[in-house]
Amino acid sequence: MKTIKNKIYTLPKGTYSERATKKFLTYLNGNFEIKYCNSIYDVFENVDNSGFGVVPIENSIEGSVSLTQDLLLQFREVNIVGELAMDIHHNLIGYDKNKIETIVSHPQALAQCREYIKKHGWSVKAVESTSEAVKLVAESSNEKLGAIGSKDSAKQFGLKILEENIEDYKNNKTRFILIGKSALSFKTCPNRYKVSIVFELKEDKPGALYHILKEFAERKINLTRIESRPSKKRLGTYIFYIDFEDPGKNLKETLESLKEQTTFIYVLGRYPVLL
Ligand SMILES: O=C(O)C(=O)C[C@]1(C(=O)O)C=C[C@@H](O)C=C1
Repeated sequence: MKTIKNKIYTLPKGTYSERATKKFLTYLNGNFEIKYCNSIYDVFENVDNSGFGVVPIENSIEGSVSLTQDLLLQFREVNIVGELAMDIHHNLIGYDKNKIETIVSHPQALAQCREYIKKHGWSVKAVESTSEAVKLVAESSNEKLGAIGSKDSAKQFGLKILEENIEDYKNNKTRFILIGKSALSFKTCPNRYKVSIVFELKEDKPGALYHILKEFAERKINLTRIESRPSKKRLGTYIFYIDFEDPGKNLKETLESLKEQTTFIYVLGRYPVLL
């Protein structure tokens, strides 16, 4: 009998997102086949058709991955179904450190190594993922190029690791989310759940955001993140993303209390936080 495999989309082989995907799989029941996409946008587009996906959402040095934030709103049927954080250690990859003039990588990785790059006076070039950067450097055979990426990607494309742990701050971590349109079954029952919402305030008036936050404070609900993004309608207008610890049976009533003060409010997911 043929076993049915669920598809799980992520960034290319050798990316940190691929490693996060493999870590998610250790928690999941069922059969999965990893499918590789060139960009975060492609992951969302595929998941909007079927299957699941893994994308980065926030980094401890550089903050939000704004594209992921925006796509969670754009693809309204795609929800967050799980989350995990992973240590990120970047490597300088290429031929000869002394000959490098330009560094290629994903914008998040370039930003996490900004000081290091500046110290060496290198110029930068952004590509869709760290493994695409390593591939580009390998295929160019150009000693003036260096890439920032994972050890796996250096191995995959047969390049040397010229220096390890080049991130500007130790303790560099990225949070990844598992996305999908349906629920998943976890091997063990996770004990911590979070909820993510996005909303737009009805009125731009003193205390508008305060009144939203008050609803959480009065119910003793712990917020874990608050972020604003441009509404894209007009300069100076924003939408807000809030993550909070799942209040269990109080969730419905908490969300109800916010409805009156917002033009829209969507739940992006109620999901387990995996270790
Ligand atoms: O390009 C990769 O390797 C990715 O998985 C993307 C990504 C990101 O966008 O944050 C993932 C983790 C690191 O923070 C750097 C890059």
